[in-house]
Amino acid sequence: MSANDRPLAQQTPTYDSAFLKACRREPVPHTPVWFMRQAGRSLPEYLKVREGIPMLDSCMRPELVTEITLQPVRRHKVDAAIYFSDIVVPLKAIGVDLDIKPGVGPVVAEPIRRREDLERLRDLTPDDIPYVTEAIGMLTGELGSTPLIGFAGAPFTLASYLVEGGPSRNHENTKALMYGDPGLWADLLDRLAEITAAFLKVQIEAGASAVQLFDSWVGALAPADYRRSVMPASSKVFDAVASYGVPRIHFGVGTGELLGLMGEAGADVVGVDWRVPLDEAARRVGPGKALQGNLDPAVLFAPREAVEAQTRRVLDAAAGLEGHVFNLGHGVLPTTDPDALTRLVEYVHTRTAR
Ligand SMILES: Cc1c2[nH]c(c1CCC(=O)O)Cc1[nH]c(c(CCC(=O)O)c1C)Cc1[nH]c(c(CCC(=O)O)c1C)Cc1[nH]c(c(C)c1CCC(=O)O)C2
Repeated sequence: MSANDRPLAQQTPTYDSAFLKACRREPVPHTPVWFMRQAGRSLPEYLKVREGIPMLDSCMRPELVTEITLQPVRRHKVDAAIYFSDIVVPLKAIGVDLDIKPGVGPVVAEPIRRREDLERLRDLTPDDIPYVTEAIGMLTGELGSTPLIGFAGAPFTLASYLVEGGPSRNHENTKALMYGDPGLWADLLDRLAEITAAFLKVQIEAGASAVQLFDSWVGALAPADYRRSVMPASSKVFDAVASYGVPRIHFGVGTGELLGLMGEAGADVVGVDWRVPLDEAARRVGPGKALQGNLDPAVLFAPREAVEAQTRRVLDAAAGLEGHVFNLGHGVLPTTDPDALTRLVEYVHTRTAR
């Protein structure tokens, strides 16, 4: 079938990209590569354009967002761009009093712990985030056949920031609410699912070719608790965007015991951290889903030969998979040498060229 005979949805310039093919588990010319947190502090050109501009302000300036999103694509020749924003942007957009503190992360002025606090979580509408639509419009024009990944924080990870009031090692207040007031917890996660779904829809309608739902901290939960207290909300997000037909990626850290459930929640692609080899991850996730991952981001601090050896380990474990998107097992660490990332992209492309 020639490109012009295809349904309209398949005539987008990104449809035949290696990244989207791998997400759809189709044969690829080479294993596609992108990096979580590829835009950001590892790049001198990022530090330069961000100088003096607070993180959340930078997310609301379409020209700046476009420039920062394109920087790693230009420099590293990655196979996909990820929209420059943050998981707390939709919460800020509906009026939650929060900020991103450098070196700390999101900090919420008044944590959400009681039923009346839910009133602060109103619906998100496209009018709340005109800068997202504008930036993605600019980006898809510039990116051509390179896909743009939209993203959002998953309900559990957002809830953890809201309930704790900031980053947390043990999520004690979050778990106290989850176990102590299951009704309020379910309502909180459901609210966050609605907001998250609305945020993803805006990105897809503006032109994002795929979406990733970051449940970064959900690895803190046992499978039974995930299934009962988190999965319904995450499924609601995935179901809400299913009809667009764009690949849905689901990622968390320390989620070895949850990989099957995270796929079941409604993902097309399951992200894996570095703790579980991809062949084992594939057994846990089961058939019908692609995998993304999973080089330990700290490996990039080792000499080139060691990086290549560890990369081969990832690629060998992925050899039998139907769909593999190469990525790190978590975000690029801020002090990573950007040249090591550029070399890694080239190495994966060369090594997997078919
Ligand atoms: C948990 C989480 C957050 N934000 C995000 C997650 C999920 C991904 C993950 O698990 O790492 C997601 C995120 N945040 C950012 C992106 C940009 C796109 C990309 O990946 O290139 C993405 C995908 C920009 C950012 N978000 C943030 C930065 C750093 C702030 C800066 O450059 O001034 C960037 C580039 C701030 C942020 N925001 C958050 C944290 C923990 C931090 C780091 C705090 C710090 O160490 O300073 C919350």
